[in-house]
Amino acid sequence: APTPAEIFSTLNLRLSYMEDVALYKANNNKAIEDIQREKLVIGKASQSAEKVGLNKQSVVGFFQTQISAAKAIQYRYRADLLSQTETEKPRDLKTVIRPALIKLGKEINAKLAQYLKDGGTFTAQDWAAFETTIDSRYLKDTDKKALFKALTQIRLK
Ligand SMILES: C=C(O[C@@H]1C=C(C(=O)O)C=C[C@H]1O)C(=O)O
Repeated sequence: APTPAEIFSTLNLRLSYMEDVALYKANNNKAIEDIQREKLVIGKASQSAEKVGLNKQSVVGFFQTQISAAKAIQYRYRADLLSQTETEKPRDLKTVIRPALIKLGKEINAKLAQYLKDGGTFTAQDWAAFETTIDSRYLKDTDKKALFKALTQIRLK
C-alpha cells in the first residue's frame, strides 16, 4: 500500500512542473489561467476518482485546490521573470507537460484510493511531513494548508 510520504511526493511532483509551465507561457505570450484546460483536468480527475472508488466531489475540491496552487506558483515566478532572464528552455507544454500532469493526477487518485481502502487516514500528525515534502519556493504556508485541508477531506465512495 502507498504511504502518505509517497502520496505527498506525487503531489509535489505535479507541482514541480509549474515553473516550466510558467516559463513556456511567458515565452509564448500565453495567459497563465486556462479555464478550458482546467475543465478538462477536473473532468479527468472526476472520471479517475469514479474508476478507483473515491467520492467525486471531494476529489474535485482537491484538484481545484491543486490548480489554485499551480497558478500561484506560475504568477509568482512570472513576476520574477520580469526582472531576471531565464535561458533554460522549458519542456513542451502540449506534448510533454500536459500529458504528464494528467498521468500524475491519475496516480495521485490511485494511490489515495489504495491508501484509504487499506484503512489509512490523514490527520494533523501528517502535516509536518506534508509541509516539508511540498517544496516549491513559490508556495506559502497558507497555500500548503489549503492543499492539506482539501487532501484530508477526500473520502471513499
Ligand atoms: C498547468 C497549467 O496551468 C493552469 C493550471 C492547471 C492545472 O493545474 O492543471 C490547468 C490550467 C491552467 O489554468 C496548464 O495550463 O496546463
